[in-house]
Amino acid sequence: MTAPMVKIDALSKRFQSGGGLFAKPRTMMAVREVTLSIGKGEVLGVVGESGCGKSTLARLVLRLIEPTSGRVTIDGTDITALSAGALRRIRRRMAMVFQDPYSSLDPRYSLADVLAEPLRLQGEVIAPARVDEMLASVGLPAALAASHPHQLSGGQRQRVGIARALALKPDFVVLDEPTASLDVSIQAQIIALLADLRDRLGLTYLFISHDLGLVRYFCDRIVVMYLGSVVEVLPDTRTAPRHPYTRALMDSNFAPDPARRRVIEMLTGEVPSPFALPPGCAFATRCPRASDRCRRDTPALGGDAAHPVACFHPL
Ligand SMILES: Nc1ncnc2c1ncn2[C@@H]1O[C@H](COP(=O)(O)OP(=O)(O)OP(=O)(O)O)[C@@H](O)[C@H]1O
Repeated sequence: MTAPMVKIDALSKRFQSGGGLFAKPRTMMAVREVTLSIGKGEVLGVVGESGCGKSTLARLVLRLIEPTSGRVTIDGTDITALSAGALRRIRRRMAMVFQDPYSSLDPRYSLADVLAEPLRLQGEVIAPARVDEMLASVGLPAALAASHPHQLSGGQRQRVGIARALALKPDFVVLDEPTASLDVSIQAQIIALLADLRDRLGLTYLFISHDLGLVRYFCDRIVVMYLGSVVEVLPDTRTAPRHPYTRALMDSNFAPDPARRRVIEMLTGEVPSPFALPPGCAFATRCPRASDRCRRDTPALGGDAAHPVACFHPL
């Protein structure tokens, strides 16, 4: 890894839900004590099943939501401690691309307006040539500037979402499932565009996905999350997993036999409720290797610093 650009230190987020006159609110840790670094120019992937806390982590890293505890530093600046004004200034350096380009683009505005908005909010005057340049940077013709989001295909809309995210020339971009709502062939084009933009603009990415195959294709290192915690960090895309959960994710992704692709559902045991995690390892209820110790003690992320794993019985 190159020198860290983003440092995430023991970051946690607790959510409360329900509660009323007679019921106590329930609390859960969507992100639990996550510590990670992202090197300059790196593509760090975060993978895990739905509800494991990927999007919450993404939002915390950009301080779109406030952490319950922990810190995020960008090039040495602790963004969790910044005032609103200072945060606004540093936000220019950070951007987010969302899963659903349709809901993140206002249908009432033309693409020229949609693309100019982030600049206008910063008090900048935008020449039409700048909009053409932004469209060209994501492979779209200038002729589309007057179109509205509903006139575009899903892939074109995501290209606009990317151009808009890059409007203020950020150097750190969080990609939250940017291709999840697209067909496979379009997915490949968007990933190629993101790779090209990274090379051309020297971007650093945090790439969130539930698809380990895609993450292995696109990312330099891979963080695997389970129920709010990091259970393994793969140092590259070739290294074999050591956590039984990562192994199961990988088997389900790459098995040529469709029956084996369902291995995640076929893991015996239930996913515990995030509101009532059992003691010990959260994966123990589904893990083929679980022992009494796993049901009693919580394994810390540790071992090899370049390839840490949170497991008492790693592969
Ligand atoms: N604002 C909120 N209030 C209460 N609970 C929340 C809130 N946002 C997320 N959660 C809960 O936190 C947990 C993690 O959610 P999160 O969206 O981060 O997971 P995810 O891995 O991104 O899942 P998905 O891929 O389905 O989006 C889930 O159990 C979710 O229900």
